Amino acid sequence: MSAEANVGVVGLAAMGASLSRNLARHGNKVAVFNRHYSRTEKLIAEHGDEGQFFPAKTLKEFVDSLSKPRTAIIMVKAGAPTDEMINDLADLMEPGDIIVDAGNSYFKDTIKREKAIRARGLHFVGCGVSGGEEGALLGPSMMPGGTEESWKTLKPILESISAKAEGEPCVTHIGSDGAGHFVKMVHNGIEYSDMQLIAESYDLMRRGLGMEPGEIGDVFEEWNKTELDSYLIEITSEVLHEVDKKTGKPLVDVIVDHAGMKGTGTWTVQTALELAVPVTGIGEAVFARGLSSQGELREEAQRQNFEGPTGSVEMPLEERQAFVNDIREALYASKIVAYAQGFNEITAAAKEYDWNIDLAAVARIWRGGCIIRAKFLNRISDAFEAGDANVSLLFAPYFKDAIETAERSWRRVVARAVTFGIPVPVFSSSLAYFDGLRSKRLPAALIQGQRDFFGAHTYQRVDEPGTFHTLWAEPGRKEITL
Ligand SMILES: NC(=O)C1=CN([C@@H]2O[C@H](COP(=O)(O)OP(=O)(O)OC[C@H]3O[C@@H](n4cnc5c(N)ncnc54)[C@H](OP(=O)(O)O)[C@@H]3O)[C@@H](O)[C@H]2O)C=CC1
Ligand SMILES: O=C(CO)[C@H](O)[C@H](O)COP(=O)(O)O
Repeated sequence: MSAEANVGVVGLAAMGASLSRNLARHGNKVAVFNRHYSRTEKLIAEHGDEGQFFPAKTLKEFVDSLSKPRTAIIMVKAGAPTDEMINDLADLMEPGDIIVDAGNSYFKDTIKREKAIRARGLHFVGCGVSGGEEGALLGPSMMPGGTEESWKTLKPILESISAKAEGEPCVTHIGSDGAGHFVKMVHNGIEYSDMQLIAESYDLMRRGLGMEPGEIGDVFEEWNKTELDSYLIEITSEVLHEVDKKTGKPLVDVIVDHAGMKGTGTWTVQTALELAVPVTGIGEAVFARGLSSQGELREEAQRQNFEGPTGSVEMPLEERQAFVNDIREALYASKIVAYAQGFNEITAAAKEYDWNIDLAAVARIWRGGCIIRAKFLNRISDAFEAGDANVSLLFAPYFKDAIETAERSWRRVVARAVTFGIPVPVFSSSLAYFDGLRSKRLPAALIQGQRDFFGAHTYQRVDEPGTFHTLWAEPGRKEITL
């Protein structure tokens, strides 16, 4: 086999097949390999005429068909299969070659893999890819980590296939080792929060106001012409307008209400806990999916027939319209909080793992191709570029103004949802985060007092420096300095 292909893809399921076609369509010579050859045959039979493919039956044949330095992109199931594939490839490749893991790998695994592969003289790049199957084919947003040297080789290849936002490729070198997969993980966390907020908005209109799915779909279509303009709002409208072919009912009414998840949202929250960064909106979104899937618990709760409001309320038309507008404002404010928290997590990780991450560039590459692509990402990148969002996105003048504009609506939505008995965990936790930030004094002082009482954990005073402990068990409860 002659070494002609400038890039190769291993794993030809939904994502890998689309990525290979995208590469071939952009003039790359693409070696392709899949564990079961049937997927390779299918790709070539159905799309072989879209460009130059080099199908391989064995991994050795695949490696031999790549020109040097070889670049192999792995798109297989995350976890053990990815590890296996990396090791098999590394055994066949030579120093200077590049292995790219474009799956949704855990960033700590990427850090370990990069170290192990570097020790063998090869480059290892963990690269987040977002956009689903369609994005992989038509232009994803990509978040590569790894060395600067490997980025030089990858840049023209990845730029050729990435989405373009206002003419700019939606790919940039995020930082060393696991930085790319970390940023993709946070992207997915924000995706969870965004989706849950949209779902809570839907619930308030459906159960609270008794609106039909199609009608709510129209509302989302209108919202997509506002500052909420985004891929997720757009597809929500489509999903809500869809009618089930079998029953003639709205499709959303025949889908089981258990939300699945593959792990990236959970990782975002676990990591945030380790870094001590509150990502409350993302956390609640993960827990909301978890609760939805607790089938037995929910069935038993139904049998318990708890007292309480059932969600539906009567409202005059004008008030209903005003409430729908309040929901839009609350959605925007809570969405800003989710991004602010997500970017804070990236900042904390960059410090912890010594990554030099350009947050404005991250916002720019999320403007196209990825699942959270949205019009307001232009505003986010502007805020980071101007240095206005270094501490929090909420402090950048544009976002401060947006939050202040939405604030009353936001409170009305949370207050009414509580009265209606409709759960809005992300709306309410985002508002609580905002109020927590705004509060001059927090009840944390009382917690410090309690901790000192039962565990001698000490406290600081507002009026003098030092560390103090009250001798709670002794008469007179004298305070001592430590
Ligand atoms: N689907 C999506 O929207 C997105 C997915 N991703 C990530 O991209 C990657 C690929 O996703 P997707 O295309 O959905 O495919 P899957 O995650 O369903 O993985 C299927 C692919 O993995 C291969 N595979 C599984 N086990 C092994 C193994 N032990 N050795 C070798 N190959 C193996 C399969 O080969 P075979 O055909 O032989 O079984 C097949 O090519 C995953 O890491 C996923 O998390 C990232 C962004 C979006
Ligand atoms: O990475 C993605 C998009 O960015 C994938 O679609 C991912 O699978 C979504 O996560 P989950 O399956 O947990 O909802």
